[in-house]
Amino acid sequence: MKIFSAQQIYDADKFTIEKQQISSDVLMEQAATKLFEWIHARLRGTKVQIQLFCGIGNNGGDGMVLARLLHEHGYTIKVHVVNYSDKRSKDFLLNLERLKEVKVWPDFINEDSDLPEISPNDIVVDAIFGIGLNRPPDGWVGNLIQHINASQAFVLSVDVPSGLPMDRSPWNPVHVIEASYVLSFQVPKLVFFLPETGVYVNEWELLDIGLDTEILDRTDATYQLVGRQEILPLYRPRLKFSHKGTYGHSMIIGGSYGKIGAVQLASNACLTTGSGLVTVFVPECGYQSLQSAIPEVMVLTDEDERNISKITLPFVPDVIGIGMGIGTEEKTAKAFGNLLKEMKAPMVIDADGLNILAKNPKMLKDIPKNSILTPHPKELERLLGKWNDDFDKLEKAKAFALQHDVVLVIKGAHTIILYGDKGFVNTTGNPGMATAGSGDVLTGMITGMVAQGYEPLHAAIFGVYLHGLAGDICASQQGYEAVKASEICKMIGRGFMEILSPPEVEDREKG
Ligand SMILES: NC(=O)C1=CN([C@@H]2O[C@H](COP(=O)(O)OP(=O)(O)OC[C@H]3O[C@@H](n4cnc5c(N)ncnc54)[C@H](OP(=O)(O)O)[C@@H]3O)[C@@H](O)[C@H]2O)[C@H](O)CC1
Ligand SMILES: [K+]
Repeated sequence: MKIFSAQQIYDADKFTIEKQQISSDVLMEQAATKLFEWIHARLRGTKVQIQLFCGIGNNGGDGMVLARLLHEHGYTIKVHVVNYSDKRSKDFLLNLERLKEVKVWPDFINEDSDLPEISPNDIVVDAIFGIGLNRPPDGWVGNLIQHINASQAFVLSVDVPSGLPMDRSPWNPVHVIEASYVLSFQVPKLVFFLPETGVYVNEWELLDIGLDTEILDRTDATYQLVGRQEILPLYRPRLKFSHKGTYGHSMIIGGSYGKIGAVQLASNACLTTGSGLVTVFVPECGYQSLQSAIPEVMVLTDEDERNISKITLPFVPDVIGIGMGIGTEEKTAKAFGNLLKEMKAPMVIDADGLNILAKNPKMLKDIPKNSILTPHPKELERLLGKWNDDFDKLEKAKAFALQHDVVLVIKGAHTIILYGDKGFVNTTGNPGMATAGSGDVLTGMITGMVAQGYEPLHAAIFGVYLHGLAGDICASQQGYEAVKASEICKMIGRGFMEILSPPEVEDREKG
């Protein structure tokens, strides 16, 4: 699903109004009716007080229409206009009048007003600012936002949490609504998925407000949200007349004394994801444990007992996954550097492999084209240097991926895969997966997908989705805390099955 910028949303708005020959207030009515229907379906007339805080632009206009619809259906409401500017929008004014016509009189909150009382049992509708926010809210508006956040009431934000800009981090982190739920119009917004801004969005859901499908289809979005719909077409079915050679020979290189488990997890995941053959290359000390832990995996060893010091490959693997538990010793870095020069096929590079690259930037030019790098935020910072905010991070990361012709997988609550000038935002996974070895499993999985012939970008997108899904299945069975990397690995098969035939009620794309 495409993620639009604010400008693209305004363009789609304008196009819809012109093509469907409707006036803008009709579109607003449509949007707010969807809001009302959502609320009404859940509350069914419950006698709870709903306090609506409405700005003076179109986000506030949506709030005005919603207030009228709630009033007409017998709900107890209080409407506050947050009077932060004299530049009231046309459709806000129109709907303010319509609200008065049904005898609802909003109170106007200005700089000098007392803050209204909000009970924890109230429902707050937040329609102060939408996607039009373009500068810091005034101090008094920020205070009102803090007051709402402190109320403990359920806060339902219209379109976006007020105070959250669409293209940067907030100016003041406490002057943003902490939404319990966001009902967002038509398309997801990138800020919902980034660590600094996603924290204001507890849960979100999209409402189809009827923007014209022609413009939605033809708009080229930089970022896409990846759900099952996007994953299914990438799947490469196993063929009846195939053999293990059809699905590639992967090589997993890593480990050092005390960190052989990382290689075990990665190679097991690689195999479980479907790689035809898997050979690992580890320091001598890893031989026994690997041979006895995973009989399906072949083991080659370095001449060094404790660290990788010289990588010699008796065959040319289809893909190499490298870096887990490998350490950053000089001899290891040198062996890795030589391998980079030798290999033509894409590699999947993780953990200390990335740290070695960060310490030796000259090696970057030797990374085989289309390789996949899987940094967590700290490793990414070592590669890119510091960034100002999440948006700056994405720009720097995109430039890095373009410059080195690699697929960059930025791991996080919503892992983002960057390639060329495009980004893919993952929707699966859960906090239980922040656990030792989870990244090793991912590296093995992506390696296994490349081995089977998935293009590197597709291998990364699919692998990340499947990894999150396997983790979600684990968490649904035993809770977040007990999720372990080896358990994620065990659920890879179930993950595939869920992608191919989903459970009846599917809501994985919700926040
Ligand atoms: N297609 C859709 O998705 C539809 C969305 N709708 C709703 O419309 C809003 C966007 O409405 P808009 O009027 O453009 O913007 P806001 O309501 O967010 O803000 C109103 C104006 O406030 C000014 N502004 C910006 N920042 C500040 C600030 N910090 N302090 C004071 N004022 C500020 C700005 O105007 P300026 O000219 O002063 O810069 C804003 O324009 C969208 O989110 C949806 O809720 C439609 O209802 C239906 C279609
Ligand atoms: K809002």
